[in-house]
Amino acid sequence: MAAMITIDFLNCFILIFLCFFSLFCYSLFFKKPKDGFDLPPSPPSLPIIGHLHLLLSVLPHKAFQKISSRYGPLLHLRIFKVPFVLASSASVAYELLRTHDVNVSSRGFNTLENCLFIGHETFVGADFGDYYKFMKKVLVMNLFGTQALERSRGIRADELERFYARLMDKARHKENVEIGKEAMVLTNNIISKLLIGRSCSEKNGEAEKVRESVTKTIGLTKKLFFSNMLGKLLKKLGISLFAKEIRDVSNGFDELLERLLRDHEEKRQDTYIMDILLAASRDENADYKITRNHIKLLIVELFLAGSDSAAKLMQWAMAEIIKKPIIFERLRQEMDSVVGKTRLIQETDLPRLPYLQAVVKETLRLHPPVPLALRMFEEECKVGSFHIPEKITLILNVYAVMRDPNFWQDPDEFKPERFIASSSSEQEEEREKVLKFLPFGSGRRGCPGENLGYIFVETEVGMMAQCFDWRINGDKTVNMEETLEGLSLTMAHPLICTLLPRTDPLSI
Ligand code: HEM
Repeated sequence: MAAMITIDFLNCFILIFLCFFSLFCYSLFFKKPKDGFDLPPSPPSLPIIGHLHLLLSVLPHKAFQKISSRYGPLLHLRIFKVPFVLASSASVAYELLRTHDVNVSSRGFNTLENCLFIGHETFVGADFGDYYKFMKKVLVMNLFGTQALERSRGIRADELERFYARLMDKARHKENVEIGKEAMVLTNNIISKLLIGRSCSEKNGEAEKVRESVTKTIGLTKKLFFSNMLGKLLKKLGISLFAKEIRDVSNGFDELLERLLRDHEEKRQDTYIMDILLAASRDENADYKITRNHIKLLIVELFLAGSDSAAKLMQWAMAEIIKKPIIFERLRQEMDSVVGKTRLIQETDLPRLPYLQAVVKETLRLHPPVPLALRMFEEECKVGSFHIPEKITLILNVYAVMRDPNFWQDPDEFKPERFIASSSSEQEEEREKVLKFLPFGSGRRGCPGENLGYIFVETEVGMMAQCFDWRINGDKTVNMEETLEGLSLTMAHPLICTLLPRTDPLSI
């Protein structure tokens, strides 16, 4: 009996000791921050690599969506030892991009030596400081603002006609049309004309080289993201991840840009973005002294950001409407009644084409070309009831927010009507303190090309629906499977069609 009591006492003692020891370890390793709030929840992770497997999955935006629907809209994850925050709901998006907009107005990209695409010197990666503000002002005045868009309308109208003529030629010769590729030629030509005053030449392979470099660079964005996240960790180990691959593509762009800069320096015009930037770099009284390198970086970024997203979106939009003849027919009726059959759609028609606008918005909701927006928390803060440490990367899962069943009825269905019913949706969102439609991000670092993006896609989709009948090749079905090219949402199976002219407004 005495022995039993001793053993029980010993067990109790060990148990109590273990409890205290665990508490000690917990407080040592999971210390609450000084404001007394916890970090956001962290779902179970794998030893050593943490949550790396989620990012390495074929569709990380979906892997993140799944984990958020299980563990909550604000999560604390890690790749190896490097932590990041994942946000996935409309109300968290509102809190981040409204209440904490200034604090998340930088992306925290590290610089990769001799590389054109990443780092503080780029516009997309610049901290929200003097350089960024100066460039943004130049871009709004000369490219993105309402007046600049009006001035460049003629360039886009010409390119729309050339696009129409190319499609008509293919239709007459009964050739296959790969919509994504054709759209890329179009957006690339427009961006090129806006930036340097001419399309890249098809004759000497220059245009193909630019399109190839754009596609390769977009394909590299996931690798750029990794080298950025793991930069410091890998540097300590002497590893430079993907550096050669990234530099090879960067060098290809560099050669082309050097040539262009020399041409424009000789001509000294002040018409196109490249000339305006060169003039700003010479201006002794400018608010910020930009360098030749800044100009190169910005031109590459605008090529990348401008041509790829809009081209991908056009492909998704056409896939959705070809798949649903009722929607296609309703769109065509609207086009016929507003535009008619004797001319091509013009940008000034767009305000009178609400169904076309709704089709494009619904495409953006279901297939956002940029499904994950990347930011960084500059300072520590409190989001909801959670503590967020300083200098931590934020991934905003735009894809998950726009398919959230708490805010969207039938979230996975393509229903353009939803955007017609709620015309004042922005005000509603403001009242409800949610941001549920954010394909262009939002706040200070939201996409500055939003209006241009809408114009591209609405005019082109409108023209394609108005002027041609579309037939799917192969087994006659549209395959909507997704894939990611880098971090850009793409159709896994390119949409290839044959087309029949329906009207010929330009009498070609
Ligand atoms: C349909 C087309 C487009 C979509 C869906 C799109 C989407 C986005 C998204 C989600 C971001 C990140 C926003 C954030 O962090 O909150 C972004 C940034 C950006 N986009 Fe777009 N975009 C499109 C078209 C364009 C066009 C046509 C241009 C320029 C010609 C452009 C230039 C940029 C630039 C420069 C940034 C970086 C802004 C910054 O860091 O402040 N985008 N875009």
